[in-house]
Amino acid sequence: MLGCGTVGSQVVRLLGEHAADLQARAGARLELVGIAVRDTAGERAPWVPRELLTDDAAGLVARADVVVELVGGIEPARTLVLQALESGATVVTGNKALLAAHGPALHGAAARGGADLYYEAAVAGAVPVVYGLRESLAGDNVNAVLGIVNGTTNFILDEMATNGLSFDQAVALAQELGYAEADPSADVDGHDAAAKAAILASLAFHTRVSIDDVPVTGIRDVTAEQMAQAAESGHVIKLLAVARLNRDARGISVRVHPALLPATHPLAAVRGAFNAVVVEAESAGRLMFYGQGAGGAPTASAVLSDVVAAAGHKVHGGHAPRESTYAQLPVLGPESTAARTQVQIGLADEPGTLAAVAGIYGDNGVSIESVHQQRSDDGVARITIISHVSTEAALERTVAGLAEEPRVHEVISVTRVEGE
Ligand SMILES: NC(=O)C1=CN([C@@H]2O[C@H](COP(=O)(O)OP(=O)(O)OC[C@H]3O[C@@H](n4cnc5c(N)ncnc54)[C@H](OP(=O)(O)O)[C@@H]3O)[C@@H](O)[C@H]2O)C=CC1
Ligand SMILES: N[C@@H](CC=O)C(=O)O
Repeated sequence: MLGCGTVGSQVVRLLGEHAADLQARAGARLELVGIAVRDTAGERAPWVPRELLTDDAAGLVARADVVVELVGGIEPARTLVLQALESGATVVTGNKALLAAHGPALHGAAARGGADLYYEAAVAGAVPVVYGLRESLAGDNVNAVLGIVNGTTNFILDEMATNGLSFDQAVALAQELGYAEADPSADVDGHDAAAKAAILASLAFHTRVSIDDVPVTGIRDVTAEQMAQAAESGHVIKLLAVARLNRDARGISVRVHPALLPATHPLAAVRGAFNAVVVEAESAGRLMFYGQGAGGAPTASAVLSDVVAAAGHKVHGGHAPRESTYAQLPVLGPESTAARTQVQIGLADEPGTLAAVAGIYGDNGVSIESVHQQRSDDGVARITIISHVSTEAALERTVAGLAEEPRVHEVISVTRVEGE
């Protein structure tokens, strides 16, 4: 094992407590031969066998049949995982950042070394969505994947929606409860979700998708007022990872952003720090994977499922599914990515101003689905406009046009609408 932190220490505990069952399920003897950490003298959970601790990670990799990488980040994880795979050792990892940035290199090394790469824990913790896409749905064609794949941001948005907390208050509470880190950027700016979106899209569409292909908007600009307004109109706001097949454009779109969802959508019911992924497949229809997306024991459960599979294959033969990239669909840009969008603007409450706004929409080929105007007492009307499906590029031009229109005081928010 490489790493013995939040997840690694729970893997060690469960490996010890359930050794007999895990070995029986694998049909193989499982022996933990070493645990590489940064600080071998540091405090550890009482069940961690101190005699197995080492700071020589490369030396440990050289003598293991199965390497469980729970260090996180890019280096030294990348070098160690490549070393393991190239020498034929199976790798089990929960490292979404590494997979989303260097997936092709890792799969290439696995192919060269005749090795297997397992990564159930990399997306949505305990929720078996990697297995679901990689194996259960191998006989189907996926049309779309929509997921709440970051528990911290779902907790923050849920607190804002249900308890009226401001963004800052909700982040502070998430930190107090151990969901958010001292620096919450990776979660609140959407980077963690983007890495998971890239992995899900790669699996769903048999295409290499890297984190650099995923446009990201985090949740910093979502306000308690927006959450309350969403509720008034029967919606919730969730940070979604969205990956869609566009048959007409023969490509896929992948993105992460806050989105309005109808309160009746299955993802709207996902509360607190839970994760859920909805997969829409041609024959299976809609499937939903739901559960704990983070935390030591839930994530260790996913790691151990991979360890059991890996050990079974080592002893009895067989392999993890190879990387499937035969479709290699292009990842579409904003000119070919379709979305429905809600735009809120502050507008001079004067004759003709709404017509000017409608003109900007029309000139950019974006069709308006609904308009709601709030009563104004100060001469500035707040208008909420939802458009029919348009391309993201046309919508971006519309928003730019609105921002230049002198009678539009402010573009307050631009939010995607999903799930209707
Ligand atoms: N935490 C969670 O809920 C989830 C985590 N994951 C993923 O699992 C992985 C592990 O996460 P987590 O357990 O939270 O991470 P932690 O930060 O809690 O633990 C990291 C471990 O890696 C060790 N480590 C760091 N650098 C080195 C190094 N250079 N050489 C050897 N060991 C090193 C640390 O050693 P030391 O103890 O000495 O500091 C520590 O034991 C990450 O990829 C993460 O994204 C996935 C899903 C959920
Ligand atoms: N920070 C993540 C957990 C790890 O994947 C989250 O909040 O979901």
